[in-house]
Amino acid sequence: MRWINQLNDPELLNQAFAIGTLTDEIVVTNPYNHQALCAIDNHTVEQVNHAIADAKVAQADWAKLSAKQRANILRRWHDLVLAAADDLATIMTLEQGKPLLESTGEVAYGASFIEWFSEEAKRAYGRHIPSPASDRHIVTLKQPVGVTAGITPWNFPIAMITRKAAPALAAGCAFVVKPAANTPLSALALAQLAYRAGIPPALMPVVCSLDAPLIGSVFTQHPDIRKLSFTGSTAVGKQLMSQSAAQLQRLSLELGGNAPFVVFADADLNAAVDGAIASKFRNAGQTCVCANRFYIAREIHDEFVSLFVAKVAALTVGNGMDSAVQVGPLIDERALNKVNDLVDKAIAAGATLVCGGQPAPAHGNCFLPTVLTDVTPDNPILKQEIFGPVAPICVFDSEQEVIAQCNDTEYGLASYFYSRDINRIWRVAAQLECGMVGINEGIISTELAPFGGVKHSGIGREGGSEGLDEYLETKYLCMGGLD
Ligand SMILES: NC(=O)c1ccc[n+]([C@@H]2O[C@H](COP(=O)([O-])OP(=O)(O)OC[C@H]3O[C@@H](n4cnc5c(N)ncnc54)[C@H](O)[C@@H]3O)[C@@H](O)[C@H]2O)c1
Ligand SMILES: O=C[C@H](O)CS(=O)(=O)O
Repeated sequence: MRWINQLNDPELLNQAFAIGTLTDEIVVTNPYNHQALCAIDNHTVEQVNHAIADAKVAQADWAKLSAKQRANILRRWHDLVLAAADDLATIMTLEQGKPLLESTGEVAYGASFIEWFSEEAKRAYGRHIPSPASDRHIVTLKQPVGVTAGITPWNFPIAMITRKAAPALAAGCAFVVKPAANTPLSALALAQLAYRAGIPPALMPVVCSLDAPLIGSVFTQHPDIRKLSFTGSTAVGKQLMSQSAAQLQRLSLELGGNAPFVVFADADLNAAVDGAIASKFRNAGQTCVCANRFYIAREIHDEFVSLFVAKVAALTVGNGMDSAVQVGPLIDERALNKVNDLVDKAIAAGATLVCGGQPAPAHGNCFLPTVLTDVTPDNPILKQEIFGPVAPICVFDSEQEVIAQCNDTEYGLASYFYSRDINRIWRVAAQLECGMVGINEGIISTELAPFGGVKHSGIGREGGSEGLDEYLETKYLCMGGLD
């Protein structure tokens, strides 16, 4: 707990306790060395139901504010988040593991959604539709959905909350959020800043629980929760979608990915290598839009592998609190063992290990950045989300062959390809079955653009102008009886 007192603003974590202080608690640990950081309340169903009831009351008042009043409060929240960036980054690296530089980047990325939707709040436009008859007017209103709920993952503990909370609050909704039990501290600190900005605590409560399925059941069965926004694995997303049918809730599902990264022979090779490194090893490969499988044109395969491996082997692995570290730990031992198992199975299926391939002996829960070549289309590692610093490389001969391989997956979140042929760029981008395409870019996420996928990668979009509509209902008014 001493580390909390070393923060610039220890009050950000006024809901954290010394381990063993609470009767029923969640112990938050550092994924790098498994050291216990602090304890927080493990909320009960009764507490969650009270939070939803209070949110319903708060939402009625919040929706009465003008869009501009809500926008001003969101702007204040944004400013407070940026002012607390150092503390928020420290908290994130300690509980999630990502390098401090990445945590600092995520704080800014998360804040950008608050800024964006503080502006979009004022653009929830209805329409005045040309009437079919002179005795009536036809208009539409945009109104808030009401009380909404969010369930978020551990890999982006701030941005995955603000990407939901900001549009929800901008639209006039309440937002009850359950963060992952691995990373609740970022959520609690973020909420503390929201309350300081003027967002009523009852409007955006953070519910923390070790029993995620139970909270999911409460959220999906509750008649006052009119929308659920989930970010996480496809398996859980499907389960929640099924559960939510009982209340016919609005849904946003941001799920798993299996992003192909294609380098055509006409690509800028150095740019492609840099983009591949950025996309693959961000957050130690634990992002839904990481390049998950690489397809390199045969003509340039050996040169690409040589340049890529040289950079991979030079990546520094270790404790995210060390400013020199580029690849931090995986979230827990289960994740480390899963990645290790995926690599072993890929090699057993014929892949060649070029570098890495095992946990980093001197660094806790880290896995060495790994490159596999001679990966054939039937290799099991291509069929699932690796969620680790492992780059399986395949070779291809034709454009149609590689597009077919890119699309040969149940997922459809992000895809990437490098080419300098403008005709090929438009041809390939149109044929890829996914929600987002990086063309000569390895990092594409921004608050300005709609983020989301197709097929088993989810439903709906977050960010962009589309993001606000997820929290609005459209009401049609027919005003008749006019002269
Ligand atoms: N598409 C996106 O924007 C996006 C972003 C981040 C992560 N993800 C995906 O999330 C996965 C990794 O994150 P994760 O391990 O936290 O996923 P996860 O599905 O295990 O957990 C996500 C959240 O759901 C909760 N949860 C788990 N089981 C639940 C259940 N039965 N009912 C209700 N809630 C439940 C967890 O506590 C957590 O808060 C990967 O598949 C990744 O691709 C997708
Ligand atoms: O992992 C999932 C996140 O949505 C990735 S990003 O931060 O939005 O690129």
